[in-house]
Order: sequence, then structure tokens, then C-alpha cells
Amino acid sequence: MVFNWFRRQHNESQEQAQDKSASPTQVEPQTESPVSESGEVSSQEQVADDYLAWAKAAYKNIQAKQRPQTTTTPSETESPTQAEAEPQLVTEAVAPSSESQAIPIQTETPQTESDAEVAVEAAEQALEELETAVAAESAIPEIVAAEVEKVTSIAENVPDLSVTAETAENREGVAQEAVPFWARDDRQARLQRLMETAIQEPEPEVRPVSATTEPAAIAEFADVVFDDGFLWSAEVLAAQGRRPEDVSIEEITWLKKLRQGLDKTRRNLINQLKAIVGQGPLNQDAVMEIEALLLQADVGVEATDYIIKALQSKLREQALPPEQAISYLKKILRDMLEQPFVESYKRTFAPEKDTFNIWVMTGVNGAGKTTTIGKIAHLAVKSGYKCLIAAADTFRAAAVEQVKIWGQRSGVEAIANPGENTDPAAVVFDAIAAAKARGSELLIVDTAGRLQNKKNLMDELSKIRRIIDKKAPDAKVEALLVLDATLGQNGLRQAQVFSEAVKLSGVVLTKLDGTAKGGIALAVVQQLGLPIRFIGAGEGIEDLRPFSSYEFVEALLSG
Ligand SMILES: Nc1nc2c(ncn2[C@@H]2O[C@H](COP(=O)(O)OP(=O)(O)OP(=O)(O)O)[C@@H](O)[C@H]2O)c(=O)[nH]1
Repeated sequence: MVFNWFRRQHNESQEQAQDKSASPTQVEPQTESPVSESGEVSSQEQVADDYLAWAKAAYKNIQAKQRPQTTTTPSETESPTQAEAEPQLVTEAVAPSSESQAIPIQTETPQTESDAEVAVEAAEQALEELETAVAAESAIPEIVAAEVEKVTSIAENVPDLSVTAETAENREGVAQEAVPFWARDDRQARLQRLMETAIQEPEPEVRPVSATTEPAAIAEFADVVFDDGFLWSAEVLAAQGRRPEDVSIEEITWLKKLRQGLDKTRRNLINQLKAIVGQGPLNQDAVMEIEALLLQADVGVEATDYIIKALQSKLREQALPPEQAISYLKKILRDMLEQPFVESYKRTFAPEKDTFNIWVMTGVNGAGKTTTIGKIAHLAVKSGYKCLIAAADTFRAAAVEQVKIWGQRSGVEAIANPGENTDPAAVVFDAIAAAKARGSELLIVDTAGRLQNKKNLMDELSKIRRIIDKKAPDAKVEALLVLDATLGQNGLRQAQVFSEAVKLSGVVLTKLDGTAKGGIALAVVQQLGLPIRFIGAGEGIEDLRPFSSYEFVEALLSG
């Protein structure tokens, strides 16, 4: 059952999800007692205990999901080389991505695992080639020698490689019979050298699975200390009604990253806001202070006015302690971010399964368009979609190369037109034909982001649209604007131009990591009326996720 990263649920329930008006990311959070099912308002300690229990359960499940990869014992059907190599290389808990530090209890990152697997495969292949060479009637000494050399050099270069004496002897035994007499002495000497150099490791020691991954120990977790980021992420997921058994380490890692990314914006906002809103109805000074804070975070004038009015009217009605005032502020922000869904836009933004979806990506150069295309392609592949990229930013030759590289990273082919300054619409034409021929479900179209001339931009985008309408009239077409969050209010002006040139389905906000201008998300929604569809918080392939107003606001305002 594939997890759909766009819908944040397993694909099995996609059909039902389409009927629902709210996606899981928009589930109204249970602000009082997120985990308790009794309906009673729990005490804060009880709530904290519930979250902790949830975090432990999630941790247990994450560990359990990783365990099958980590405790593999060699099966009888495996070749001696595999059987000997695996226990040695893969006995520690394995983190699914390079971000293994996201797991609160540190485990060894198995960096050597894939290297070694590749090396074992290479050695196997080289030995096979050697056997083939020596078995061939026509084999000549030079070929045999070259093959032996190859095996030897692989073994020399990979100290962990468990090509053991037995393996080499077995191979040799098989090969010896087939070796013509004239090759034997030379080969014998070289194989001897191979064995001497390849046997680097003693008998592989199968280390016991650590106590914390044993079922009994998992159940307890009494002395597990979760880091703050893990607990916060668990709390955010639990509050949205997620179940511990459905949560993956990638989701936790992403939330930690988002929170970390918004750290600068949050630190500038939260303490001062708490101090101000905790003093009862807002006087003129308090209003000005909040205004300054929000404007500094690039929330924008209109959005700031709206927030202050909403906050003020609530605080006039009722004096709230700081925590509750912040909770109310969070609700105001969430409602603002959700506003586009109330009137104009569908909440869920995911490629429809078994349908031809075309997503046209727009944005100025440098906004992170190429990177975003690669990340979305990666999400699509992970979610089980057949995906293709159209490299239609033909304005810059480097853009085509970049998008191809990102395509390779995500395992998605990029259709490009050789030659400089080719017609982007022609690339789209070819890409649609290729996508149809291959039964692709999602075609992501890169476009040039020339802003210097609005007319050019409009012409180019409308030409692409015309081709799409003609070649794929039944396709479900969306257009996304990629916007660099670090540009703050300047980015809004760009967004304005693009939204006049093409009907946008939403915005991808990139580079939220490390900016103090995270409030720009609110300005985009408030001033342009566009929903945020994805957010990027890093340069890595995993550093982009569908936008969730709840998660964003929590990351922005949780103390
Ligand atoms: N920190 C950070 N950097 C990002 C993010 N997204 C993209 N970048 C970086 O921004 C730079 C520009 O990204 P590109 O994807 O090449 O931008 P583009 O819009 O395609 O621009 P051109 O390649 O000039 O057409 C690269 O160095 C990316 O690594 C993000 O979410 N966080």
C-alpha cells in the first residue's frame, strides 16, 4: 500500500478522500485535548502524557518499520558472497534517509551499506566475467588477466567487501576446470593475489539487535529521551488526528526541518507577542508593537491589519492569558491561510490517479523552480505516479541540463529538445506525446521565467497552454508559481505579474529555511488570494512537502 505524499494518506483510501471536502492536512486540530478520546478537557499534564505516549508509539512503529531491513539473516538461497556480506554490513538500525539524526535515539548511519552492496555486485559481476572469459574456448591470456585484475582492484578498493577465501576458492574451483592450461599458472598467481588482498575482514560477526528494538523493550521505552523536535513533531501530527502507526520518519524529519527553518521568524515573533497579547485588551502601544513584529516577518500591511483587528475584537470580549491569546492568534492565521479554499480553490492538490495531469511550473529564475520540479517528481514517484518532466525552459541551455539532473535524481525522465533556443511549445508537444505513449499520470512542465517583458511571458505561457489544450484536451491542467520566500514583499510583486499572465492554481513557497520572512505566506494568501500548495525548506530532494496551514502556523508560533 503506497503512501500518497500529496494527500498524506495511503493510496487505498484516495477515492474516499476525493469525496471529502477536507484533506487530512486540513483536519481541524483538537486544541484542548488532542489525544484524549473521552471528550473531557484534560489537564495540561494529562495532555503532555498523551502526547508522550503517542510519540513513544510512533517511535516504536518507526523502529519496527526499519527492523525488517536491519536484522536480515542470510537465506539459504543467497550466494555465499551475499550471505557473508550482509550481516556484517546491515545489522544496525537503518534510517531510511540521510537524515537519520531525526530519530531521537541515534543509530549508526549505514553509509557503507549501499557502497558495499554496489561493490559486492561489482565483484560478483567481475568474477562472473572472469569465469566466462576463462570458460570460453577462444579466451586469450590477456583477457583473463584483465578480468582478474578487475576483480583484484575492486577488492582492494573496498576494504569492507566480504569476498572471502571460500568465495574465491569456490569460484576458483569452478573456474580452474575451465581454464585452458596455458592460462593456468598466470591466473593462479593472480587469483592468489586476489585472495590475499580481498580477505580483509575476519568472519563476519552478527551483532545482536539492540535491546531497544526488541518487542518487549519497545513496549516500555521507559528511559528513552526524545528530543524536542521529535516531541513537537509528534504533537503536531497527533493533533491532526494522525495515528502513530501511520507516521513515518520522513514526516517527523520534515516537520523538524520546517520548524527549524522558521526558527528565525518564530524567535522574532513569539516571545514578544506573548508578552504583548497577555496583557489584556490591546492598547495603542500594543497594537503598534504587534504591527511592527508582523511587518518585520513580512506578513504585509493588509494581512497585519486583518490580524490585529481580529485579535483586538477577541481581546475586547474576553481577557485571555498569554497561551490562550496565542492559541487564538494561531486560529486567526490558520483561517487566513485557509481562506482561498472557502471560495475559489479545491483543498486537495494531488495528481488524480489514472488521469493525465499536467502541472505547469512558473516563476522567475533563481526562485527554486528546477529544484521544486525535482522534488515534486520525487514525491510523485514515491507516491506511485508515473511521471515525466518537460524541459521547456529553453531560454537557458543550462536550465535544460539542470532539470535533467533533477529528473535523474528522482528517477524521472526529462523530455528535452536538442538545440539552443528551441520553441518551448514544441518541447511541450513532444513531452505530451511521450507521456501519452508511456501512460504517464503526471507531466511537470518547466517554463522560462523571464519577467523583463510581461508580454513575452504571457505569450510564451499562453502558447504552452494552447498546445496543451490541443494535444491533451482531457488533461487536468494546473499552473503553479514558485516563489522565493526570502524575497519577502518583493516576491509579491513578481507573483502579481505571473498571476496576470496565467491562471494560477497556487504557489510553491521555497527557501523557508533560514529566512526571517516566513510571514510572506500570509501576505501571498491575503493579498493575492492564492493558496499555498507546497513549501520548500532546504535544498535536498526530501525538502518539499504539501502545505498544511496547521503545521505551518504551529511551526511559526509554537514557543
Ligand atoms: N535553502 C534553500 N535553497 C533552495 C530551496 N529551493 C531551491 N533552493 C536553491 O536555490 C537556488 C536556485 O534554485 P533553482 O531550482 O536552480 O532555481 P530556478 O528557479 O530553477 O532558477 P534557474 O535555475 O536560474 O532557472 C539553488 O541553489 C537551489 O539549491 C529551498 O527550499 N531552500
